Amino acid sequence: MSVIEAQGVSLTFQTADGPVHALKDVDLTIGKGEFVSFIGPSGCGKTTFLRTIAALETPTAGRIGVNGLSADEARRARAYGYVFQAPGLYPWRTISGNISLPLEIMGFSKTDRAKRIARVLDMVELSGFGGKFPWQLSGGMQQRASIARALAFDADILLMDEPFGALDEIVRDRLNAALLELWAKTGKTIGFVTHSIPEAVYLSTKIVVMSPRPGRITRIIESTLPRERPLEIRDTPEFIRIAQEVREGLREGHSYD
Ligand SMILES: Nc1ncnc2c1ncn2[C@@H]1O[C@H](COP(=O)(O)OP(=O)(O)OP(=O)(O)O)[C@@H](O)[C@H]1O
Repeated sequence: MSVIEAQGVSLTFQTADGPVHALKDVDLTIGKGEFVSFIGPSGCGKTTFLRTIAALETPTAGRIGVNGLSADEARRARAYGYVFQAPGLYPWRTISGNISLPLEIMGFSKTDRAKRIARVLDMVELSGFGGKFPWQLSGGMQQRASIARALAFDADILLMDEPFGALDEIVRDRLNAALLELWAKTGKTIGFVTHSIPEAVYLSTKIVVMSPRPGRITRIIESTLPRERPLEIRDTPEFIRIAQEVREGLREGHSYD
């Protein structure tokens, strides 16, 4: 069953230096429960595409369907949780207070909010940190708090824009494993932007390779790895083969420049 369907999506930004073709003729189907990574060089339209799915940008041509609705209708139906590159937590609110904010805006009752906050803090292994302020937490913990905030209203689709890009490799490994666990537990559909080939291969059921000027999809790789993935899977021949395929896709895209 398809959850996200992009057909002929193009987006051109008009800038002082002329038009920027951030996306050109992007076609993509994402099925329920898939983990889809977007990878490609800077400026190939990864963030723009994720934002277009979430109706934070409007395509200049083509259409995006989400659960049979338009992207904008889906946004109003709260179909998405969105995790930005930087945690973006309000420093004057505690971690619980930050997670609570969208729930307050959406009108959840105080009791319901408390229940949801406890549940998502547990999911990202931050139980006991709800009363702390963001600056009292490490970068990795802040990023987990921002994931908790995106999970709190329990949307079926989670869109994550390079959430672990600023973290060191050990923390990133831990969070990658935790994210896979959460995905297995919740069955959510995940769209994930990354610059890292190993991260894309480790996490995804489908890897979308993109290329710039104009931003477009050059290759879609269906992963043959099992859904259960210990970190050691990264040393297997199958993992290395898929990583090579991604690298080839990236190289292919560059040859158009
Ligand atoms: N609001 C905007 N106005 C004008 N140009 C924009 C805007 N947003 C993005 N762009 C341009 O569109 C292109 C695609 O940008 P986008 O941020 O989607 O790329 P990206 O693949 O996510 O890059 P990165 O990996 O560096 O985050 C770039 O050339 C960028 O400069």
